[in-house]
Amino acid sequence: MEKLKSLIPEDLLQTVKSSSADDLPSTSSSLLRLFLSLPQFHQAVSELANPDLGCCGKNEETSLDLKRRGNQCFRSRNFDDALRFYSKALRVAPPHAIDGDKNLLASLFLNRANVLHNLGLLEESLRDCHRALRIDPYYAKAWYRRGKLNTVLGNYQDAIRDITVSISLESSLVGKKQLQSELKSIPDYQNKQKPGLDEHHHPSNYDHLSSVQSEVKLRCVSTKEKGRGMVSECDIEQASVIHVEEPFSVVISKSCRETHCHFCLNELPADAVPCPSCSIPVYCSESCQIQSGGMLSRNEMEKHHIRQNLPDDIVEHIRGVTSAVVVYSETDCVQEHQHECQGANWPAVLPSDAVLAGRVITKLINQGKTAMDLSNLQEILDFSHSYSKMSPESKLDSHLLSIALIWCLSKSCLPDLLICEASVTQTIILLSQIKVNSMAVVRMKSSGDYSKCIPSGNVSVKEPIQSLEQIRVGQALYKTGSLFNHSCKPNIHLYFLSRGLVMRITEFVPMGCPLELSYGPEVGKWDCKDRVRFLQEDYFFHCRCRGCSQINISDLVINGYCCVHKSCAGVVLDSNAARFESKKLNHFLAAPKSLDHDVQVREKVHADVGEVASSLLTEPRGSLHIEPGICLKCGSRCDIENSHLEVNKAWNQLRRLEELMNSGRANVSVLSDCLRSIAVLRTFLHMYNKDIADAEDKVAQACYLAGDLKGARKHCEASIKILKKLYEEEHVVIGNEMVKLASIQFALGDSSGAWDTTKWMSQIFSKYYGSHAETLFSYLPCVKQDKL
Ligand SMILES: C[S@@+](CC[C@H](N)C(=O)[O-])C[C@H]1O[C@@H](n2cnc3c(N)ncnc32)[C@H](O)[C@@H]1O
Repeated sequence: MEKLKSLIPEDLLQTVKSSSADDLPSTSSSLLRLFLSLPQFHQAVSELANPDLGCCGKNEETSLDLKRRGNQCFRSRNFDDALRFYSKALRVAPPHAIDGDKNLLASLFLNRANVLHNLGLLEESLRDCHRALRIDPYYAKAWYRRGKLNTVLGNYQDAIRDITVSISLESSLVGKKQLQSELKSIPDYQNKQKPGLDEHHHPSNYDHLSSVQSEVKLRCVSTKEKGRGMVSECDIEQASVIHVEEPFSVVISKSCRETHCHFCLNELPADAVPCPSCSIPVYCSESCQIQSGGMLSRNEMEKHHIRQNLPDDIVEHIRGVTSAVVVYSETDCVQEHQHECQGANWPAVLPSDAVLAGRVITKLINQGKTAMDLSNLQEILDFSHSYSKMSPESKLDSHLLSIALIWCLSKSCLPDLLICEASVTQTIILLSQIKVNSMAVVRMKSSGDYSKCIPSGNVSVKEPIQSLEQIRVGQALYKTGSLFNHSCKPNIHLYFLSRGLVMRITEFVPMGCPLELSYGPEVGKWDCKDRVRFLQEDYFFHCRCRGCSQINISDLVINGYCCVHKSCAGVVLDSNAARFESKKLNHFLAAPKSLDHDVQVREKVHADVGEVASSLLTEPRGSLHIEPGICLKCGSRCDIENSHLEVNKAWNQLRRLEELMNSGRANVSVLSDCLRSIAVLRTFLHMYNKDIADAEDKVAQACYLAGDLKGARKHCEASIKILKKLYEEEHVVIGNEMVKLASIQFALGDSSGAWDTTKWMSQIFSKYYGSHAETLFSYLPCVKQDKL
């Protein structure tokens, strides 16, 4: 990209960087003309679009090498590494490659099944046997292994059938004899057989949204300040689901490519399946693999001719394992990866925004909805965008990306797509729509294992503390979901079931009220000036939501310093925060006075704000100026510069200690250093400053690792106390932190405290996730309270 940018003449560069949406036809055509005449451009894009130069194709040699390494690990009983090598080998194995007299893929699936069996992952192992048999239904060893697994799993009838087939296929007499004795050792519990996995069953982690319904009617309205937005058509009760939606298009985060299913975005099981046509995606099941595209054709699957000399019942079983594939090949698939899986580099190399744009374009072209020059793309998609407000550098990047993407699509999978001014212009707009309308798909991941903390008291402190962490697994476009505007104090909580979006109301919402979610920065998480800056830079609007236009304790204290008088609860702001809060306060006081304005002021301003900033509230109206370095409650002066310096030193110390903890080198002296740093923070910062909450959290972790569970509990509680001031008492962030507290309490043997915490947690999670808490946090005891 940088090399190509350097080839653009200065005047064109400036025109592109300062372009508005109306200028796009002219800037796109000038840049396209220039690039098409440059050999450097052709070289760069052919590296992206030419499968022969790509690294995403299958590679037999690499696969065989990985298989050999897997075999070595297996022989030395290093099953974890063997699993890793076989899984890698599966990803790059070409579908028709042969190793010895066996199909390479089939033998790799069987080898992995062996490893999984040894690791005790029986269902996963069984599934890999199915896969080996689907590729090669005459694979005697795979029938045998499946028979063994079915025996262990108590599926005796299936086991008898599998071993019987393996006997028919076994050529040596000695082998047949051995198998016959295996067969005899299977207990024949015909009537007690557990239901086994049939060949047509391809279990998937994919949560379909069809079972989640919303009864609530919403309406899209147009507003002057925010464009379109959603409002309720009736009163809505707290915790109601107001919207569910499958995505229009999704792409997995690059950082999750190895750990999550490229279709449903759930965590990969040990028996993940690769894309059959390229080496990039991996899926949790065949179902996801097929829905994503990239599937062997029906003809390839039907190539197995039934051998003549086999008994009828054996032939029937063999037909059984292959027919399952045909059932799946007939499903109605989204196939959003299909066009990418031809070995070219671009889907792996271009940024996620561009890959998502490629998926949108291909989907619409395949559905016959858009013209080959994409001229009606904007009309069809109807997403808002703010191209003209983007930074000069982003405008230039989106021009380059669009030209590269159109080129790659037309050269690799959409030969009829026109490389012209219109297609480039529309793709630039599409990228700017993706910027403000796409959503990060996230998951809450747990570290540590709750089950190890229960029953109370017997935890090993070597177990990591239980905590929840949010990870961004993908990026998606939802057509209706993108119509919801932002608020820093949202009334919607949004979460994901697989790729599906679910929105739930967190407070009672009267009819006609705007329904708004947070685009990221929420009150409590960031201070007001950072929120405003982020929304301006990333979403191109100035936020005037209730969180940004009303005084709230969180914004005053989140970065505040404490008063020099220890008995005073007042807050001292630095110059940045003081300027920002003054502006906000004056804006608030100058707002047109409604009948209940004074009541509103009193009601909205939390009692605690009075505690930390009473002087603000005694000012009747008119202009207010918050002076930096002066306590808002008692007016005492504080040396902010010195406080800042001391706080920085304490944080540097805490970061070093965190590194020690992360590398497993925490000890008692680390702990006492942590406590000293916290004491420094508490000397200079306001008692509700977010930094103290973060530091308390780290100290809780250090105490836990050092075996000081009482200390861990105390510091975790201190962190939660601050979070309750910054957010609201029942905010989901508090629930997340309580997971940690409960796990410490369990470890400490404080079961009554632990159950109180889990009850509280459960109340919070049911407000935010309803019955889905059970699916999403199945490892938490709070979601299974009836079993306590
Ligand atoms: C995901 S879209 C929301 C729907 C959009 N209003 C529409 O008309 O399609 C995001 C864009 O909506 C606008 N927006 C969202 N929340 C806003 C708010 N609180 N104030 C002003 N504009 C807002 C901004 O232009 C932002 O880039």
